[in-house]
Amino acid sequence: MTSSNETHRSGFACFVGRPNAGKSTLTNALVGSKVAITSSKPQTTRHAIRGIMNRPDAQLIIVDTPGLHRPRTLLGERLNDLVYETWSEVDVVGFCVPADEKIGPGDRYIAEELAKITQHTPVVGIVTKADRVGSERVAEQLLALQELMEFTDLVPVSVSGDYQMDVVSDLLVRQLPEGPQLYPGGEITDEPESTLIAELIREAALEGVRDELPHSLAVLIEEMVPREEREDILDVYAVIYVERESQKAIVIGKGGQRLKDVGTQARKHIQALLGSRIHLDLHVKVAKDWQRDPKQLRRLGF
Ligand SMILES: Nc1nc2c(ncn2[C@@H]2O[C@H](COP(=O)(O)OP(=O)(O)OP(=O)(O)O)[C@@H](O)[C@H]2O)c(=O)[nH]1
Repeated sequence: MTSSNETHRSGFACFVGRPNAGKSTLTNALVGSKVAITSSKPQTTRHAIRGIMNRPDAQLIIVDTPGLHRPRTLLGERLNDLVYETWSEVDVVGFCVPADEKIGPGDRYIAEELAKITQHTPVVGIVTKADRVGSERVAEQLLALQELMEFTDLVPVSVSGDYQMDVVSDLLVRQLPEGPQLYPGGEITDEPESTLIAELIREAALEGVRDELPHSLAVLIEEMVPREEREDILDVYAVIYVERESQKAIVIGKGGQRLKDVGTQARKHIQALLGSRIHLDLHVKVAKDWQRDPKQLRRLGF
């Protein structure tokens, strides 16, 4: 490989792929710090959170998009718009397909949409979770992926197996234009803290409720203020919005125990993020059909 030490590249990348394809995990591993929210449950990443990978020869700003899906509600449409917008803005797209799941209609749908919108954006085909299967299956998956659309490169990778991470990084960097660092070295995300905090609360609130709620839950940070006379404590006031009374009961749990656990879990993660003590004031409110109401969507940050 030829590389000139004088050349510095910088630009934007995003990963696409069906829910659970390993996009957030790959982003976090490349960036080296947990900025996007990962979860074993699909579709937890809603906001475009940028993580920044810094190398001596390049700066890659990774935009984490929500999963693309056939829109059924206004929220679904907004999420998809966000995805298209992101695709047209980045320098390179990484299309992730897990090695241990057959390529299906979901992947084909993404490939079709991608082909429409990113005529001039290079797409790298990435087979994720390579550690979960044998090398033969990985090869098969690479071949199947190749059938979907035009890729600039194809590569298998495993984050947990620390396999080919450098190669993925190189293939993405290669597509960036020459240029200086766009963000100062230390910064890893330019999302406002309140967005990250809301995401952490949402993640905690989703834990353990399986498939019941994912799309019916939104979190709004109403206020974050240092406590009077105790500046080392930050008071965070947040509301978890659900669509129906029945969902409210699920989130709160018997005798309020579940909500208490959610609070404890979220507080732990928020304190780790901010590096300071917080008091979390959590409420659950019903906002009827918030996913279909433009006014409510705006208020909740969509
Ligand atoms: N064994 C193995 N598991 C992985 C690897 N990468 C990701 N996973 C797991 O796959 C699951 C999904 O990963 P995520 O990174 O959350 O997937 P995602 O594509 O961001 O999912 P959404 O946010 O729902 O779109 C998680 O349980 C990860 O721990 C890998 O390289 N090897």
